[in-house]
Amino acid sequence: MAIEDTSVHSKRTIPVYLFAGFLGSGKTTLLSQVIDYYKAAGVKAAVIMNELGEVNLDGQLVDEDVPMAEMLSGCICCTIRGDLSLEVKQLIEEHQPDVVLIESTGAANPLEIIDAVTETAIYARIDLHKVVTVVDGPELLARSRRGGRTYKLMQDQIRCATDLIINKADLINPEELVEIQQLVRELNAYAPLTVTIRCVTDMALFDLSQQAELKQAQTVHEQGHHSCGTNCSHEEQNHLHNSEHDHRHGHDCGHDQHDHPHDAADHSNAAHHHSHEHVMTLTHYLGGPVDSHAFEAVIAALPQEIYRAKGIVTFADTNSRFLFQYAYRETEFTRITPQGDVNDVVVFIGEHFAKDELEQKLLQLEQ
Ligand SMILES: Nc1nc2c(ncn2[C@@H]2O[C@H](COP(=O)(O)OP(=O)(O)OP(=O)(O)O)[C@@H](O)[C@H]2O)c(=O)[nH]1
Repeated sequence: MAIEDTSVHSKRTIPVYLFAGFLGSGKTTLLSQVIDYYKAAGVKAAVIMNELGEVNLDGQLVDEDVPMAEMLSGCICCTIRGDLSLEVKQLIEEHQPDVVLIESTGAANPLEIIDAVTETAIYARIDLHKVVTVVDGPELLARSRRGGRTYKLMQDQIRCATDLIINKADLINPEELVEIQQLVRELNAYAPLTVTIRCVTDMALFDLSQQAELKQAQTVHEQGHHSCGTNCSHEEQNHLHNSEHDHRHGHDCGHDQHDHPHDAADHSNAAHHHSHEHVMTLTHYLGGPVDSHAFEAVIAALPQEIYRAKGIVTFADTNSRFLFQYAYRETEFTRITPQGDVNDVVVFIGEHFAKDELEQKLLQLEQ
């Protein structure tokens, strides 16, 4: 893989890859593979992980020697958006990475993050290279049949991608796959599309020698040849370099279609209606080891409003610690030895669920 001049003080621009996609779609699964790929190629990657909850559990899956900034308890597309520039700048100054990988929360509005990332270019010499959206195939299909705000958010994430991955192909039959591909193509006809199981894909997508690609795509857009995909980042980059510019979301991407002018300073939370305001989280620290059967029973009984949960738990009956993952009724436990001082904690993400009820059940586990 060809890399540009990597001397610390060179005026090189650091490429940024943004990983988008709804909660539980497979972003971290992809990120881990990309990190391994860069490691094998001798490329220094730095990672920014954003979690809605108070703890970064996905970070446990990233090697300790990979420079990483955690942005917790908020979303970089809105509530903690202002911190992103600082984090990117610090990460670059401290570690001089060859590439920065940003994993957004699954509930993030892609256009807002693209905007935030490109704003960062004011403070650090970066270039948003690609927006890779991981689509949860079965979940997209299910949501397309019932509509709603989450489906709209998933659509936005697909529209704004420069590259698309339809993941979880193991959970769909061939007819469903055709339907999913059609759905995705109707939303974004241009981004290269790959179908994967566990995000196993050709890593050429992350080859840094292809850095010019996004810019080329933007030029194509400038010439009026396509309507979305890289359009989003393109518009935002123009926006970034001209804060006086009266920027209108005349296209379909992004947040709740409040087609209003705004400049770089006009990003207060109050001024925006985000498409994931309906998403809520519960972070619960466990007081100690819990019984594995009782814990699994709580997870099995989760209401359908909770579509994602994750955590680190110690089971009294096995005396081991596990990273636990739950996405759309599928649960996985991976035995781990956590890095650093890590609490036993579980995070639940969903829409309008009864927090108190769930908290009571979790407290009972600790008795
Ligand atoms: N069956 C199946 N499960 C998968 C696949 N890819 C990932 N998973 C599982 O789906 C769950 C969520 O995967 P993650 O990579 O953590 O998803 P994410 O998008 O980072 O999730 P958030 O951090 O919540 O946004 C994990 O339990 C994965 O092991 C797949 O192709 N098929």
